[in-house]
Amino acid sequence: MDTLQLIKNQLLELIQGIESHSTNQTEIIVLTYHTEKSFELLAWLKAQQSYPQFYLNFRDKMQKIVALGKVRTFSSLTAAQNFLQHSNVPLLGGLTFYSQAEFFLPRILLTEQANKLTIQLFVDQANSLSEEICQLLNILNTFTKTTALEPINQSIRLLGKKADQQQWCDWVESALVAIRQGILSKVVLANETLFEAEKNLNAVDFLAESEHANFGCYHFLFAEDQQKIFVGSTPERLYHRQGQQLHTEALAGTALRSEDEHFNRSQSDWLLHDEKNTYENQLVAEGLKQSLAPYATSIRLSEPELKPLRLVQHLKRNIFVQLVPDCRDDLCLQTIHPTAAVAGLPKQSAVEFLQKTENFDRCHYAGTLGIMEKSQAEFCVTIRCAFIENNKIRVFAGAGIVEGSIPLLEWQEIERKALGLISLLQEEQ
Ligand SMILES: C=C(O[C@H]1C=CC=C(C(=O)O)[C@@H]1O)C(=O)O
Ligand SMILES: [Mg+2]
Repeated sequence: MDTLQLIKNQLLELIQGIESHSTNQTEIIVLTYHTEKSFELLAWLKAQQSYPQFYLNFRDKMQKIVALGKVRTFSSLTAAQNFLQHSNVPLLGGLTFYSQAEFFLPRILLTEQANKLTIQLFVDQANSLSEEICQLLNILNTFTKTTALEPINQSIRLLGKKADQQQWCDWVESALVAIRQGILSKVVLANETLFEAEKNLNAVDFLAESEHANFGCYHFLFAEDQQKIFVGSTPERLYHRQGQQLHTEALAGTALRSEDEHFNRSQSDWLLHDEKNTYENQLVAEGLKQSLAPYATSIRLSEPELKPLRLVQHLKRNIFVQLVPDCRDDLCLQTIHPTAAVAGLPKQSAVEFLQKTENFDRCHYAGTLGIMEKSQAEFCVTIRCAFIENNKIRVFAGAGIVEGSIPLLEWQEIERKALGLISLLQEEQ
């Protein structure tokens, strides 16, 4: 018998014994099974049919999670947090750029940590047990299946950009006017670019390829259904919280990076000392410090360091925060998101400027996705991302506009950032 079938049998046994777990106190029953890692999570995900689907490969630890189905959904942060206060389960999801909350408790969660795999099944005692078991069995139908990952060597054609170079540079000019008038000190303008592939693109294959090429990133996939799949490989952490210790970062300021080490070093030297880029980064660090100050007993900022990626490099400062005892994730998310790395400063004025200037819906671009539990949480910032809809791919990229920004250079910066994903496909000229 193959390993997946063996695991499935163990899960079915757990489900059979579910009655012994049900109590009047706990709202959610969690059935947990531990095993060795024996299959590729992405190949498994590719074969699954249940939605929503969620995948997150963490940047700084050997951990990946994949989840299917939903037991509960929360469209408000407060409701999600209240639920966590009395349930010892994780919630997945996050916020869109404009802070719409989308959290859910999945039906099944697989956590791979080093070479161990933990499988959790969730059952809601508020519903009929037979109906819940039915849902679980449904999801487990395809549990033993994996589909081999395939290369995505397809060619794509540019269909259009929401703003062409001229229009986008005009947006930057108007941002610079608002900056000179003192209305803003920074705003992060973005663009959306639409491509068409020859045939339907498989989002999991696309992500697998990005995971392979785009080192130093969180890799994520979030699909509410099979039509519209949000994927990306982001270098940016929103925060990691362990108890009351929170670790966030200011990631902003960009230079080029290539395969030429000599060129990379000269770009690094330039970036570390460039006035506009260090200021761009400093504003993000200041924004984070200001927003967290009311909820922190201490905040420590590290010196700027480089964050090298495949095609670009950034300035990054680590920020270590000790939170006051009653500060929870709903408050952390509300306060931190959207940071000045994706919105601007002052936050509210920057968000309003973007709302009236950009001619597309940011949706999950520059939002946040992650996992939160009562004891810990980790969220990434969803940049370097795309929506995949059949054979269409919509890519998003933005750049921080500050005093000293040159519109054409900022345009080149967003085009380069979009290449992180787009260069995985062959663009027809
Ligand atoms: C907003 C994006 O990048 C942010 C993160 C790192 C560097 C940035 C910059 O230098 O402008 C941006 O603040 C994006 O990639 O869409
Ligand atoms: Mg920049």
